[in-house]
Amino acid sequence: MVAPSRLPSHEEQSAAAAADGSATPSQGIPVVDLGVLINGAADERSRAIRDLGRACEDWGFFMVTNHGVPEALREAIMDACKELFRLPLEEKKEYMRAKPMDPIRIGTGFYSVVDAVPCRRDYLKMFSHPEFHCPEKPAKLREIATEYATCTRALLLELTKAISESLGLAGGRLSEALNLESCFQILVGNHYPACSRPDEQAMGLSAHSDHGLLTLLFQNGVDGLQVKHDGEWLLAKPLPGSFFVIAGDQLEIVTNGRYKGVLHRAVVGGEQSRMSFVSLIGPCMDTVVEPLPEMAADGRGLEFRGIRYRDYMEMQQSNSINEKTALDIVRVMHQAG
Ligand SMILES: O=C(O)CCC(=O)C(=O)O
Ligand SMILES: [Fe+2]
Repeated sequence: MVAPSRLPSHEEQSAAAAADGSATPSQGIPVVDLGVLINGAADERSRAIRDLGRACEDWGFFMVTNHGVPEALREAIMDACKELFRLPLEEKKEYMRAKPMDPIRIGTGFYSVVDAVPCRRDYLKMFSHPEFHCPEKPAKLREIATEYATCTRALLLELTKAISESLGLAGGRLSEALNLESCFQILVGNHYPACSRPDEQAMGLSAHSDHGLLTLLFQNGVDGLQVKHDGEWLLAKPLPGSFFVIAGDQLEIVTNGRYKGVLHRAVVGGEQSRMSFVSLIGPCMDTVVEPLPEMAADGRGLEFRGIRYRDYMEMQQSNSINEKTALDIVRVMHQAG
């Protein structure tokens, strides 16, 4: 996908300038080739697992290529989502009253009831696993979303297996600890309206980390996702056809802080409207997530206490969005000395 030309915001310009120093076209963002992880020769595969581990440890963010999700399916889900946003308000009203833990929710901002700063985002959120939920209209949405959810869930579970191996654990270890056979999955469509006279304060979505384990994201060819890396905001530009993968809070908890949920945000300010589509997996909602004992074996002690994923998600989704403060609720404060 080629990004259409448009007016960048000042923030995007400075982020792009900050990124200029790096050598690769993807500003140094790590790239994970799923084809190698699944079918690579042993030595190639172990190198890819090592690189994946480094990507999780140093960035909490990477791109995945050769992922097997057809481009036509990505276009179809984006189109269906666009159609939903265009429906008359009357058709969406029922879902606009929904609360954070309701399975279908349409809204603006993060959670407009509590938003401290306005965010210029419209969203559709639908829980897709273990139970699949979907608005009735547009009619084509159900079939497309079912296929998209299945396909991206398989991809995210495959990545989780490789991430487990990158920690020196068995491929199934994370899945077993988090009961991923009944993993939670949510699909989110985001729309950021065009804005030709950018207000310096306006954010599409303020800085946050995601509540789940892993988030898969692609966009409509318009950039706007920024990730914080080494203390700098960096505008993420995808390789054509790739997905972004964002490490979430549950990965940070279960790895005892070795892999971190990455801080990210969406900026607005261009003449093109932007859309992104998210597929996120988390532990089984009833699982109490806590650091794996193997991850605290170095005598470092536990960085987090256990929390039921459902309670964590509800707390994170019901409060105003504020960087990584949600994670502080479960952080263990070690005594100095
Ligand atoms: O639209 C984007 O690029 C970011 C969306 C996001 O962070 C989210 O939905 O959690
Ligand atoms: Fe996010």
